Amino acid sequence: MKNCIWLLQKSAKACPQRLPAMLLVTLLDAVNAVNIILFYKYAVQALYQEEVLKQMAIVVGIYLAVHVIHSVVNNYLTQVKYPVWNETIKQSLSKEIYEQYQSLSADTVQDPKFYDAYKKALDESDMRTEAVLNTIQAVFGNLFSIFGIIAVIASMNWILVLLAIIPVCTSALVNLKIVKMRYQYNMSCVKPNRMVEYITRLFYQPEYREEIRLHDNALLQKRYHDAVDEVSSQTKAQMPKIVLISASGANLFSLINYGIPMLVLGWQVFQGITTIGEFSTGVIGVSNLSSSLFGIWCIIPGIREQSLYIENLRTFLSVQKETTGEHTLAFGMHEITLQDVHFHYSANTVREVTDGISLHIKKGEKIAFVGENGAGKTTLVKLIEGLYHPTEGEILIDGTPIEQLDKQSLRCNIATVMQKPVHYSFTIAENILMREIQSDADREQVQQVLEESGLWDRVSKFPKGMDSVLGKEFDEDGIELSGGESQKLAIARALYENAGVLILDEPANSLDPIAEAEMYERMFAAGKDRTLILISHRLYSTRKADRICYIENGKIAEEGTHEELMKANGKYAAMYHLQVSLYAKGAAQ
Ligand SMILES: Nc1ncnc2c1ncn2[C@@H]1O[C@H](COP(=O)(O)OP(=O)(O)OP(=O)(O)O)[C@@H](O)[C@H]1O
Repeated sequence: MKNCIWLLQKSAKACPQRLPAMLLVTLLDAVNAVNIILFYKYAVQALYQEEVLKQMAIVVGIYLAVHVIHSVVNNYLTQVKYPVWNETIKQSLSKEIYEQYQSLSADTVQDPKFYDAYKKALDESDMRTEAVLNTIQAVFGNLFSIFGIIAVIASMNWILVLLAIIPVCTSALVNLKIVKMRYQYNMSCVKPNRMVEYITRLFYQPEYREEIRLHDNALLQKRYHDAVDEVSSQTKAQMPKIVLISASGANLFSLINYGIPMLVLGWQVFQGITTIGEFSTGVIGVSNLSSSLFGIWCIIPGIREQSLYIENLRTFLSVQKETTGEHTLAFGMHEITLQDVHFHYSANTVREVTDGISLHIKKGEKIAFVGENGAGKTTLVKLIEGLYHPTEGEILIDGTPIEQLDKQSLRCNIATVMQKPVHYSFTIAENILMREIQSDADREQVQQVLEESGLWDRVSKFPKGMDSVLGKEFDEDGIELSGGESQKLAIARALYENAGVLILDEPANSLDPIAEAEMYERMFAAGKDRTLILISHRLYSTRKADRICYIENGKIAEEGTHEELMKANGKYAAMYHLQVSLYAKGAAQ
């Protein structure tokens, strides 16, 4: 109940009209329920009056008037207004979920349990609000009807009230069992259904589509079929029991609900104690009363069921947010200091990914991190970005520990081009601005960063230029970018952010050597007023950096300018010579 009240409060806040309207609907439903059973009683009584037609016209007139008011008002509210209001409430909840998602730490987000919680929470916000509101409406509707009907039939014979209670008790017990079984069934299907959705999604995601076609996708198919089989076997194991118990309960209910009142009232008519009008009212009244009572009984476990689902949503929303500091970072260039930084991912506590790194990056410095795969270069920039926090040691930006910085201002001040840039099925301009174009100045800025990233020549030739949509998912004329173009677009987005620190994590891994050389030229030019951190495997490209850090096993093994490192003739020099000779060999072949 606590959970339902929580959701009702959220609904009332998002859409204040929804709850009063719900009360009005339930009140009118109850009035209409009483109207129906009284109609039978007074219609039959009218047949025995002197002015039959006049009496009948009055009875029918009152019945119809109530019926029409109920029908018009309730249909208008439930069919026209409810869908709009429900959508408002759902949107407000989804917004809260997405905001919560954004505020969680990178560690939380990569936890598989988190995905289950996130998926369940999204499902809940989509369908549960409406279900809870319907439940509450049903509670009030049934309560109002129960009071009205009891007032009518108890005045005829109080035993009728008892007759309505017996079938309800038996069915309520059955229903309690079914709700629990159904919840267990739904929960057992969450994980396999998530796998099915995941694999289905892969088949239409551009970066996976080609990969899947070109390679053996037997594993994907196996995982997909395993998950579908898992859902089927849960269905086979649990559904027959649920259906059997449910059907038996429903039949028993009908038998007791209609059979016994008919026998009792029929016998009373035969004895002359009850009139035919009261017989009709009694049978319909008992049946409606037990339906309303049963409705309430169903709702009690229903509220329990709702409560279990809402608990998922509350659990997700209560996951601890990533802490953020108070200190706002001003726009401009920044210096970054790492003091004996140790870090390991929570998934692998054995391996230190950064193992006591100390480093000072000066304002406007162009620094490159190089080294073998898995050395810890990307992790190092993720620590600087504040996505993860050192397990020991400290990172300071302009002298302030990163934990004391306001997360939003930190992220606005650091623009990153990831190893695998992602783009959205929106226009090219929107992919750069991350909002819709609002003015000509926006267009000019988009064009400028596209020129700086080297993509403008290509974009300007598209029929719709920067308004071309990426991908064919929503536009059959959509543009498919090559890997290198995609990286250039990501660079344009990062340049547009105009942050004081620009991080490029292997920005050239999809570029040909000429494009790569051009790109680095552009980056050093665009980054002249920025602190620039580069990660690259191609040492030829990073040699113009002010400083190069050769990272090995989470430590800075060598550090200096290209010339200094070459002179030292260590690991960097060995790797550089190897790359040059391989490149020369490749060119000769
Ligand atoms: N999210 C994560 N959870 C657990 N371990 C991770 C995670 N990300 C990276 N690692 C591990 O941390 C180590 C360092 O990875 P990182 O991506 O920082 O290396 P890198 O030097 O950038 O490698 P590459 O040159 O191949 O991109 C690797 O062993 C990797 O498996």
